Amino acid sequence: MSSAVAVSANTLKLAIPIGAGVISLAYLCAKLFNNENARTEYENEKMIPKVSLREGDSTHDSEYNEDPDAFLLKCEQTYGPVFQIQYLNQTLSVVSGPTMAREIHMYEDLSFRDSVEHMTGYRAFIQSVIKSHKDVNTTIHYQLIRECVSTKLSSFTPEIIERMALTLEQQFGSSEGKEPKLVERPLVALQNVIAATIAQIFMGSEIAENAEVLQTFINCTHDFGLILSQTGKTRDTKKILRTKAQYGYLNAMHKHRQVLVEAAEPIVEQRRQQERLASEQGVEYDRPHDVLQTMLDNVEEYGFVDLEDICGHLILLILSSMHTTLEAGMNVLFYLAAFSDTIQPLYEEIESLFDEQAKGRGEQRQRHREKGTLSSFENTDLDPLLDRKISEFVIKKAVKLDSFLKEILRYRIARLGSSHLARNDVMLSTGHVIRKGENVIVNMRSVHQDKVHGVDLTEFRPWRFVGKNSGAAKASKDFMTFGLGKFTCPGRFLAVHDLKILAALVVTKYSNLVPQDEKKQLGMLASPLIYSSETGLYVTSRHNSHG
Ligand code: HEM
Repeated sequence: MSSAVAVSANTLKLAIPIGAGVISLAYLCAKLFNNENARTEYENEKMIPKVSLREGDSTHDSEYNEDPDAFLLKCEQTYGPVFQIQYLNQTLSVVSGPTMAREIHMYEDLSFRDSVEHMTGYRAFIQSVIKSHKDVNTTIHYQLIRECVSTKLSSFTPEIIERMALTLEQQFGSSEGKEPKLVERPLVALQNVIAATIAQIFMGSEIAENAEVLQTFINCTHDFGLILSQTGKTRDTKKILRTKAQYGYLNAMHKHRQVLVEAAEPIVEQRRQQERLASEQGVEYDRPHDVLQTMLDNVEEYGFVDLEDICGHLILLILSSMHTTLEAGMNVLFYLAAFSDTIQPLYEEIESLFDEQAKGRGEQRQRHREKGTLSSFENTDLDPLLDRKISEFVIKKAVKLDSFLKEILRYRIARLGSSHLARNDVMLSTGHVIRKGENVIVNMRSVHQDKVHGVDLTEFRPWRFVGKNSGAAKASKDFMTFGLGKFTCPGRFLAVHDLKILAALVVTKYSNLVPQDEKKQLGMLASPLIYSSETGLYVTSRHNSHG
């Protein structure tokens, strides 16, 4: 088992929950308010215990921020699975343990979306960029991701690898000789890599090369981040009203949508022409398989109004995917740097899978030669040049890679998260009642440090999940990075696939990653999307043929 060499996990333990917790709470929790009119009396109702304040404190902020894990553990042990704290100027009902956390995700009347809306007013923004599916309970994006991406994920693999490898080289480059190369703005560099990769899947290769479109992917995500983080220390009604106006009728996103429309129009026309031509010639049209094409092919079934509406929905998919994948991608880079003794085992795993892959492909070529079905393999699927390249086979079989990623996602999670707003009174199985209009939040410490995950739960152990047969994309009551239940993130399979390909490309391309400013490294592990805390990254190339 690897141990941390560059950063002690104990130091991390302190850094992560504070940064991630504050950010998550800032936009995912809503202030409790009373709604006496709708009050239902329950015979067996239990009062939610209020956590007592430390002497001299008027809220729980300081005690939580000093050591979130210790504070939450103490609360669980003293008060049981449901308790109330005063944090960020709010009264929060907190539930603990995988079973209670799952329960919160199962009630129709507890809504994650309503909670985010209550805190940020984001719905006005979303509804102003689309013309169809404005119903607050719509599940169209779940359907789209499932049908256009998840069910055919492996067909995207070669182009994801190609696009990511190309943009990694363009954005991060290679070092010469033994001297490492400084990537001054790794966040900006990775933004470009992730934008190009997601654009490839959503809109196809021509559009993924359009610089203006890529900038739009980046800018609209940045603009949306401003809405989500605008709440500051507590819910601010004035700010929310301003947001509703700005993102309703004054929505700057309309210009981002227009960029997509203008880029898509000629491509759509060109594809229609090619399809007509193929039909005239009686040959099968080689249909592009990006999300845009599937949306166009099923426009009536999906109920889209026009290309502008389609591009509006694409903007919403970009917002769900870019920010989250970028943040986790930055984690991948900086965990590799902080826990630098993980790089070599990950590299060796991939090298050994290359050996296995080359052997299998060699045998296939031999069979072709024997049968006389194929003698030259150049530019075919069995081209020997591809024997030692990252592929679906390698990504699927790389168990250390999967474990490394899952451990990052387990470890870095905000200690309080997945806030849900009650649409009606809800009595929990414990007898505690969450009243209509109140928020309940999950104690993720108790979920992601549950004993089911083994020992040393407060430490980063990259190989924790090896042999556990529980992939990084699998949502469960003890792994809630992607939510749980009916609304579990539909993009998790793509996200995990992209992140594993990113990590595989990085460890085969570079033998070492070192942050330019060691002091800022902790911030990059906890909240990597904060520009002011960004630090450069030194990369040392392997100088082999895989990059
Ligand atoms: C590491 C990357 C990602 C993380 C951590 C993440 C996490 C989440 C979480 C926690 C939710 C809320 C689940 C709930 O309601 O309980 C969510 C929803 C969602 N995610 Fe992801 N996600 C990631 C990547 C992606 C990607 C790549 C896509 C698209 C391809 C995507 C699309 C969506 C959509 C469409 C929703 C539903 C939004 C709504 O309509 O309410 N996500 N995600």
